[in-house]
Amino acid sequence: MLNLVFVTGNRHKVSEVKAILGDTVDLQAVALDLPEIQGTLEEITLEKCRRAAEMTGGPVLVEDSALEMHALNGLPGPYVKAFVDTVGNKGLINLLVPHENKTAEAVCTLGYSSGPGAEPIIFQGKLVGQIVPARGVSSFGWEPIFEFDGETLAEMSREKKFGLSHRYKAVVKFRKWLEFQ
Ligand SMILES: O=c1[nH]c(=O)c2ncn([C@@H]3O[C@H](COP(=O)(O)OP(=O)(O)OP(=O)(O)O)[C@@H](O)[C@H]3O)c2[nH]1
Ligand SMILES: [Mg+2]
Repeated sequence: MLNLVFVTGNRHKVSEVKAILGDTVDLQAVALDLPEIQGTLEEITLEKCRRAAEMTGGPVLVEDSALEMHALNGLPGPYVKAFVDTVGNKGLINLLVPHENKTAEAVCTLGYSSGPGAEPIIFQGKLVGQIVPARGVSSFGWEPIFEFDGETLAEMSREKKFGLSHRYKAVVKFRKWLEFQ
């Protein structure tokens, strides 16, 4: 079984990735907030992954999550964490007040590297939904304001979210790729 270190400062990501990977991988989490450059989703994840491989010396997984509002041409994108931490979900909703189009996509960009010096490989998953007034209780980012198929991510059972999320779609691509290694 592959031993893999998941470097992330976010415990919610760890539970979700562990649930999706199941026992196909021995996943150990290292709680570190890696520096994040400005750039495309791929560039940010590649750099996080290179850094994580150098720090741990072995096979690593990292991810970066973005929230792209269609009416804002993709903003706040990878900078969504700064919005959650400063103006909160209410502030995110307010960005869309002047716009009729409330659609947004959650994007998970996952990076895997077999070790220091090995160029990371990227796997991406997307979930298109609507930004709505908060419903449901969750301490994970923007879950209460992201609605998919009539439910916000905060209202959904964990099993349901873990089976349809942007992260699920990225991790499944990674799991399939692993099968052929
Ligand atoms: O409602 C949510 N459902 C999700 O599925 C989800 N995934 C990420 N996020 C939030 O979006 C920002 C991403 O920033 P981010 O990718 O840099 O994450 P992070 O800094 O927390 O961890 P990491 O970078 O150490 O891995 C952070 O505010 C996360 O809390 C989510 N919110
Ligand atoms: Mg981060």
